[in-house]
Amino acid sequence: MKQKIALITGITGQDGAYLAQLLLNKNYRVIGLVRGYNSSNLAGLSYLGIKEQVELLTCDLLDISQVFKIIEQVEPKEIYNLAAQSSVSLSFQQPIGTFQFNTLSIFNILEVIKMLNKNIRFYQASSSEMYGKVNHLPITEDSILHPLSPYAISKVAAHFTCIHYRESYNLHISCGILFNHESYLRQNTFFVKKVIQDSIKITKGHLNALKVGNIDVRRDFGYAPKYVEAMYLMLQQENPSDYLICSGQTISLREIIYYIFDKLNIPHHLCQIDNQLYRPAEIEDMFGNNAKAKAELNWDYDLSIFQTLDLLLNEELENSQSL
Ligand SMILES: C[C@H]1O[C@H](OP(=O)(O)OP(=O)(O)OC[C@H]2O[C@@H](n3cnc4c(=O)[nH]c(N)nc43)[C@H](O)[C@@H]2O)[C@@H](O)[C@@H](O)C1=O
Repeated sequence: MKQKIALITGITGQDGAYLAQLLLNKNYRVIGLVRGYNSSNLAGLSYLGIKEQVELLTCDLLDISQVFKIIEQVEPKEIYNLAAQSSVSLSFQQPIGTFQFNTLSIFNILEVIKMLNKNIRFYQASSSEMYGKVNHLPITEDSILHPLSPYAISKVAAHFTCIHYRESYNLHISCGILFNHESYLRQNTFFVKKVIQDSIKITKGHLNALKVGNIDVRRDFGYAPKYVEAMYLMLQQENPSDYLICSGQTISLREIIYYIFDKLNIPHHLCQIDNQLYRPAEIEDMFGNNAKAKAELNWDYDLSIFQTLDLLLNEELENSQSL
């Protein structure tokens, strides 16, 4: 049987690396698109021991001629679109660049799929941030969208672009609406990774305190290596659809900090609020209902947020000699 080919945009990010590992284990030929090569952006693939097994190609997703050439040449069966400006915080400083990249890249890929091969299956990384100003919990696939950041606005536009191409051209496009999901490979600019890494630095005497922004909000956190399984499952379904991928639980950010501090015997007063880290707008509380993904995809997820934090803390401690 011919080996299946998957193309992953954003392969050097947290989700890209774990998804590449999963697909390699399923005997796919995995081709990743990168903007450019440098050793630091390949760190996640190296950490998972798959740097030599994936094939990397450079591509500017804003240039449709490059996208066309690559898809024509690679002939993928599945495309996983994980490339994005994914920082909500940065999007307040760079709204135009965020919107431009996160929306035009989708149009370019979907136009090429429409022109070249309508049988290619496409996965889009949508985000729980799209729901923003929540008026009813838990969030379901039918909840009203009310984005609260340029990032979230770009993700809403991209999400509806996908729905438009699916409905108008009968393409196999599924959107995974992922809530916050973490792993060892998360960049340290994101909250949970920062809390764990900085807490370990405090125990080693390398940092005096943990400085954070608004920690009185609540979020639904999950474990990224399990979330990428749902992406794969979506593209194996006969019919495409959109799915919430979440743990179904909520926790305040303050609780996360104190849980990690208590594990490492750090006094709570070493958590300090820095007003500079507040965002212009913030989601107060958010958690989702993952029943559709569990029922239709047979996605199995039963980790509590505390089990996830334990996994993350242990892996960080094992790798913390260099901190
Ligand atoms: C679903 C969604 O998930 C991620 O976006 P995010 O939620 O912005 O992720 P984060 O880890 O930066 O913030 C989580 C929360 O933590 C608060 N917070 C407080 N103090 C600090 C702080 O010091 N640093 C950071 N980064 N956050 C802080 C911050 O204000 C926010 O309420 C991306 O994957 C995104 O692509 C995506 O789609």
